[in-house]
This record gives sequence, C-alpha cells and structure tokens, in this order.
Amino acid sequence: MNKNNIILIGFMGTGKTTLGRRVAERLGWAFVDMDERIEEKEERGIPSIFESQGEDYFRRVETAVLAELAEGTNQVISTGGGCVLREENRRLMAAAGTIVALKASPRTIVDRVRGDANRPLLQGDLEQRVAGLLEQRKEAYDFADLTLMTDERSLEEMVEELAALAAGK
Ligand SMILES: Nc1ncnc2c1ncn2[C@@H]1O[C@H](COP(=O)(O)OP(=O)(O)O)[C@@H](O)[C@H]1O
Ligand SMILES: O=C(O)C1=C[C@@H](OP(=O)(O)O)[C@@H](O)[C@H](O)C1
Ligand SMILES: [Mg+2]
Repeated sequence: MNKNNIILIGFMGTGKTTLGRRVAERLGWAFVDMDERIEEKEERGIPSIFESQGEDYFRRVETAVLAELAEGTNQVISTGGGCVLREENRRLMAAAGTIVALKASPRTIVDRVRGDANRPLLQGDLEQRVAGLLEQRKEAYDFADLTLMTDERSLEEMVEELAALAAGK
C-alpha cells in the first residue's frame, strides 16, 4: 500500500467501529472513527447534526474529515456507512491505504443495530429501512481491496486477519 492506513467501509452494523478499534490496538496504530471525529468537530451527536442541518451538511463535514485523515499514516480508520457514496471520498480512500469492506446479512445487521437511536437513517421501521438502504447501496462497497463476511466470524479472527494484512505491506 502507498500509505500505512487501513480503511474500513461497510453498511451500518457490519462492525466497522468495533473491529477498527481492536485492529488499531493490535497493531499499535492510531484509531479514528470518522463519526466520533465529526461529533467532536461539531460538538454534538450525529442525530442532532442530521436533524438541525441535514444529511448534505453531514456529508460535507464527513468529506472534510476524510481529507484530513488521508494525509496521515499508521491509522485504522472506521468510516460511516454512507462515506462511500461520494466519488471524492472513494478517491481519497483509495489514495490513503488499503480498503477493507465488512459485510453482514440483513438479519445480522438488524439484530446488531436494534435499539440504537444513534443512526438517524434507521429510525422508523427498522427491517424496512435496512432492506431499502441495502438495496440502494448494493454495489457501493464493491471497490474494496478485500471483503470480509462478518456474520459467522469472531472479532479475534478478523483482527488477526487484518493484522497479517498490515504486516504483509
Ligand atoms: N463480528 C461481530 N460479531 C458480533 N457482534 C458484532 C460484531 N461486530 C460488531 N458487532 C456488534 O454490532 C454492533 C454494531 O457494531 P459497530 O461497530 O457499531 O458497527 P458499524 O460501525 O459498522 O456501524 C455493536 O453492538 C457491536 O458490538
Ligand atoms: O450509513 C450511513 O449513511 C451512516 C452511517 C453511520 O455510521 P455507521 O456505519 O458506523 O453506523 C453514520 O455515519 C451516519 O448515521 C450515516
Ligand atoms: Mg460505526
């Protein structure tokens, strides 16, 4: 890879935040969750940003955060599920390191995100929201260098796989 960064992409609930933190610990690299970085920058939570300024505003901040991170190295970066939607973001990610997509079945996703009020795009009928967005985004994560199916896999196993990937650079 041109820079030593691992960038995790994938639909909401596939485990980007959880796995990213663990991989960074394992490698001794910095961990950055883009949603957390956006919340720090904006000094409020994601639902509040969506509610008061809308998704387009959130997407602009998301791109600005990614552009800053793309300058760095030895980072595990967990993106938000919609970060892949902008062409500009896909270019920034490709230049910044190795892109790993996490996948999970609709059932697993629903089970993992149920009861979490922190994802504005999933408020309402959860099954319907997940199914609709998965359909809209069905090819959105296919540009990754590597794809991991997470349904049946332990975090430990995936941490080791990504640590080996980083060590092979
Ligand atoms: N591989 C996994 N196996 C079981 N549960 C997981 C796994 N990965 C994530 N989770 C759980 O799913 C939920 C959503 O994970 P999160 O890391 O927030 O996903 P994302 O950042 O992709 O939206 C969390 O409660 C987390 O503990
Ligand atoms: O898929 C999306 O458009 C979003 C995913 C969220 O992150 P996670 O994928 O970590 O839940 C967060 O960025 C925001 O609610 C929008
Ligand atoms: Mg996350």
